Amino acid sequence: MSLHESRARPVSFEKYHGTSNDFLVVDADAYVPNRAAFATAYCDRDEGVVADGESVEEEGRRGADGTLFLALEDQYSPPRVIMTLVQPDGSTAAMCGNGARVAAAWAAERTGADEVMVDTQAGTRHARVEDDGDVTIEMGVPAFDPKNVPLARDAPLVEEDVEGLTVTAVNTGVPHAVAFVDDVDAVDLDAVAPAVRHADVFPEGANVTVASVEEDAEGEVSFRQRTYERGVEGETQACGTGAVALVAAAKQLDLVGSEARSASGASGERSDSRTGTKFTVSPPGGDLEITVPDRRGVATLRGPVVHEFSGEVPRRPDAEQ
Ligand SMILES: N[C@H](CCC[C@H](N)C(=O)O)C(=O)O
Repeated sequence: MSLHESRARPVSFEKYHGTSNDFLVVDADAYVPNRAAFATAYCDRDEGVVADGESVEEEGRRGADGTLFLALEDQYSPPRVIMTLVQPDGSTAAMCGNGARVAAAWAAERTGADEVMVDTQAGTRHARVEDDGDVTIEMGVPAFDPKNVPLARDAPLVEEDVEGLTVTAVNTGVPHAVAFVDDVDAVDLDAVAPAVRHADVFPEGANVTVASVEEDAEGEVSFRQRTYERGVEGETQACGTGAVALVAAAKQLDLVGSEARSASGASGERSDSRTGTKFTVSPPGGDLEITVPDRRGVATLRGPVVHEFSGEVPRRPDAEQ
């Protein structure tokens, strides 16, 4: 095949979602001359890709929350996959929890492995495909220090007013401003989040996550979550880094107690100071399971991954092919 022919051929993509945080997946081997233009065009909610009605029964949502360019390195054991998330605004995010779960499922599907190392710009993350098909990914140690969030000041930002919202700043691979509220549904996120997302205290911007703490009759704590994402510049149906961020912030603010205390309490069976208590976090798109240990060990994120459909698009969005 001539170079000209290879350039003219369309690019194959797979559409996946993790708790309705949805992504186009493109093999990094494919020649995509301008990844930002590709993601901007095909992730667009009005004009982007959509299932053609033949491959899936019902037409799903058009567009996506981002494009994952994935490079598989299957000569290693476990196999590795290098993940680059290009967002609808053309920016690249260092990490994405649900995207990393999708990347691991994609690599596992191709190799038959049930463990995958996902290389992200925030570090290498170990992922495991569980027996029920869920994917668990390690999420590193949440950082509150100003240098790592990052913050444009020398002190951590804990329960302080930023543009009308009381937030705690934490980095879980990407920066989040977490606000605890009584009822996440009562928040007009599109109205309040943009000013926080662009506040001067966040030199690289921030994702804005609102969370509410729920407690059932047995005293078991869970969370509801809504996140306004940088790069999407809108609310997504789920956000993995946000789910970890809110649990880390809840622990920092002592809203859930430490494992040392809860180990003998109601949720004793689910507790361990090295692995951390398992918390269910419910964004609009489904349920995620999060652990954030008090000491040693890293946070984890677990949830389902769904392959929606496959398709082909012109490699240059503005070109007819
Ligand atoms: N949805 C992703 C987060 C993408 C990060 C991005 N919106 C940014 O920080 O720019 C997640 O599941 O963690």
